[in-house]
Formats: sequence, structure tokens, C-alpha cells
Amino acid sequence: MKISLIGTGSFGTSLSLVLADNGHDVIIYGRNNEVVEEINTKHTNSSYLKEIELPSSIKATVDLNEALSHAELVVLAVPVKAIRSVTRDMHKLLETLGRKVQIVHVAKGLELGTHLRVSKVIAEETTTDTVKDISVMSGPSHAEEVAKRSPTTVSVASAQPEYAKIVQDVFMNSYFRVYDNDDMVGVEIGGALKNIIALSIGVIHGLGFGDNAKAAVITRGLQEIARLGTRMGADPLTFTGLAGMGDLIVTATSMHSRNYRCGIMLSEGKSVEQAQEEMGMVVEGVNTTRAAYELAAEYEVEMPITKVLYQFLFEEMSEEEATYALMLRERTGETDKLKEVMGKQNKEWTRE
Ligand SMILES: NC(=O)C1=CN([C@@H]2O[C@H](COP(=O)(O)OP(=O)(O)OC[C@H]3O[C@@H](n4cnc5c(N)ncnc54)[C@H](O)[C@@H]3O)[C@@H](O)[C@H]2O)C=CC1
Ligand SMILES: O=C(CO)COP(=O)(O)O
Repeated sequence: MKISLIGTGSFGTSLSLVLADNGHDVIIYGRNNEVVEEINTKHTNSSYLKEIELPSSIKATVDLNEALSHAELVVLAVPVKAIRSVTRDMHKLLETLGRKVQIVHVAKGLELGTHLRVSKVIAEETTTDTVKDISVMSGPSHAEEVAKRSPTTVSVASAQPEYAKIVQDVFMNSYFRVYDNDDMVGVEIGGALKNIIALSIGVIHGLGFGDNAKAAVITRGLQEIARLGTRMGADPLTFTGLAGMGDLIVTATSMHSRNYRCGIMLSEGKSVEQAQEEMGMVVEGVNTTRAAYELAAEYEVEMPITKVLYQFLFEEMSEEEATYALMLRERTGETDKLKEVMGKQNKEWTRE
């Protein structure tokens, strides 16, 4: 299949390798001339993936028009904050070209201000004249390990299940396994909100807290992800899967994770801006903490870890105050609030 990847960062590049391994005709669009030149001439992308040799069949371009002229399937691998402008540009070009494509996005976050899931942002900026379907692919998949062809599993969800199957077919191979899932809300919310918990775990790791504290934040974090997600229409079961627990484990326990590493830097007294600058790659958890904090208020869902991280990041709450705020909360049952949300939904979870 002719596939265009948008974004020559860590994940876009590693996915281009999977697709090239599967024999697809792959072009990758990036805005940075040097990176594009390096992919085309040296078959490496050393700014994002160290010591990885890319298949020489992968072509890169700085011309979005060229990338889209080629595509049947477009894989969107840019940070959440770039999704709206990139899809707006794509829509205009596709209209001019008279072309219609399938989109699968891999971005993990919520849009600031609107609090929208990424598929909703894409839908707002495109029409059925230019886009056949929008899918999301998400799960425990550090770019560094995918690029080393280390066994990886992810989920794909789509509003129209037949399109999820196309994504599954295109990506699946002996080291990259794709499960389809019919819960788009859950897959997107799991991927977005795990970054909040990974950032929190980075902070508590940096502060020297122990494994008990980490397990507590991971587990209670998953409960609050499931509460907000279920309230938004997700299937609670999705959060026990790859896009939920799976991605939470991989991000909250690994030095590959930019969110986890950003948390450690914050615990060392660096500012959010310093940490992001030093990372040189996207840390989605910062904006997503703000969006999820606001969304939780909108949906009237309790999210204590998100709230405390929000106050720590944006309102100068100290680590000590943050710890007390969590540990000394009013006593509560372990699963009561999730059950309450599930009861309130009082309807079948929705595909969209
Ligand atoms: N790195 C990973 O292991 C994984 C990342 N993701 C998600 O994929 C998304 C992208 O992440 P990474 O590739 O890791 O980020 P990255 O920071 O490594 O690369 C981002 C790329 O997007 C490009 N970009 C930014 N704005 C752009 C624009 N307006 N037009 C064109 N290109 C633009 C940057 O130049 C850069 O090449 C994020 O939402 C992330 O959460 C998902 C799964 C795994
Ligand atoms: O989502 C990821 C792995 O599944 C990568 O997480 P980070 O963005 O924290 O690096």
C-alpha cells in the first residue's frame, strides 16, 4: 500500500520502519530539512533514534503536497498541539488534489482549551470529501524499542471497524502485533491520560519514594483514568488492556518515557519549561494534565492525582503538600467511585 507518515520524530520514524519492513511504499513528511536530508541520504534519523539504520526504501520529503499525492493511508505522528494545523493543511491540499485518504493517528493527549480527543480535532478540520475514516493506534510502544524490532503490541480503534482492520493488516508482523478494539473513546483516553500518571511517577521516583508509592499511584491512577474515560462514554474494560494498563506500565516504569523523565527533572527543581527544552522531544503530559483537570471539573469526576499534579505544575504546590493532599484525603472505598460512574452512565458504552 502507498502510505504517508506525517512527522519525522521518534514515533513517526519508527513506524515508517515497520511499514517498510512490511513491504509498503512509504514516504515520510517532516518540516526539518536536515532530518529529511539525513533520512534520504544516510538512512538514519540520529536526532530522534540513535544507532538505528532505516530501510533505504523509506523516502522523506519537506513537501506535504508530495506526501499526500502519494497516500492511500496517512499515519499522523505529530504532537497533539500540531494536529489541528497539520490536518487543516492536509485537508486543503487533499481538496485541491481531489484525493480522499484514510487517517490513523498515534498522538497521545487532549487538545488544550477545547479538551478534545485527537480524532475529534481531526474530524473538525476535515470533511468526508477528503477523509474516509479516522482511526487511533495506541498502546505500550516506545519508539526506541519498535525501531529495534523488539516485540510490541498495540490497539487500533476506529469509528468504522473495517478501517481498523485495514490498519491492523498494514502494520502487523512478527514483532509488531495489532489488536483491534471497538472503543475509540477508551483507546484515546487511555493513551492520553497515562502521561499524567507517568509524569507523577517520575516526580515521586526523583524524590526517592519507594515501590509502594509507585504501585499506589499507578493503580489509583488507572482508577481515575477509567472514571473519566467511562464518564465520557468509554468501555471500562478498555482500561485493563493495551491502551490502558499496558501503556501505563510501559510509560510509568521506563527511562525511555519522556513523561517519566520530565517528572524526574521536575523533582530536581527544574521548571516545566527547562525540562521540556532539555528533552528536545514532546512531553504530552504537561498540557494533558491541564486539559484533563478542566475536563474532570466539566464531567464532575474526581481525579485526585491529576488535581495534585496540576497544582504542582501550575500552582506551586510543594512535594510535601502534594503528598499530604493525596494521603490525607477523606477515606473512600477502593472501587466505589468507578462503580458510581458506571451506574450513572446507565447506558451501553458508545463506539463514538
Ligand atoms: N515516542 C514514542 O515512543 C511514542 C510517541 N507517541 C505519540 O506520538 C506523538 C508524536 O510523538 P514523537 O514522535 O515521539 O515526538 P517527537 O518529539 O519525537 O517528534 C515530533 C515530531 O513532530 C514534528 N512536528 C511538530 N509540529 C509539527 C508540524 N506542525 N508539522 C510537521 N511536523 C511537526 C517535529 O518536528 C518532530 O519531528 C505524541 O503525541 C506521542 O505521545 C505514541 C507512541 C509512542
Ligand atoms: O507513549 C509512549 C509509549 O507507549 C511514549 O511515552 P512518552 O511520550 O512518555 O515517551
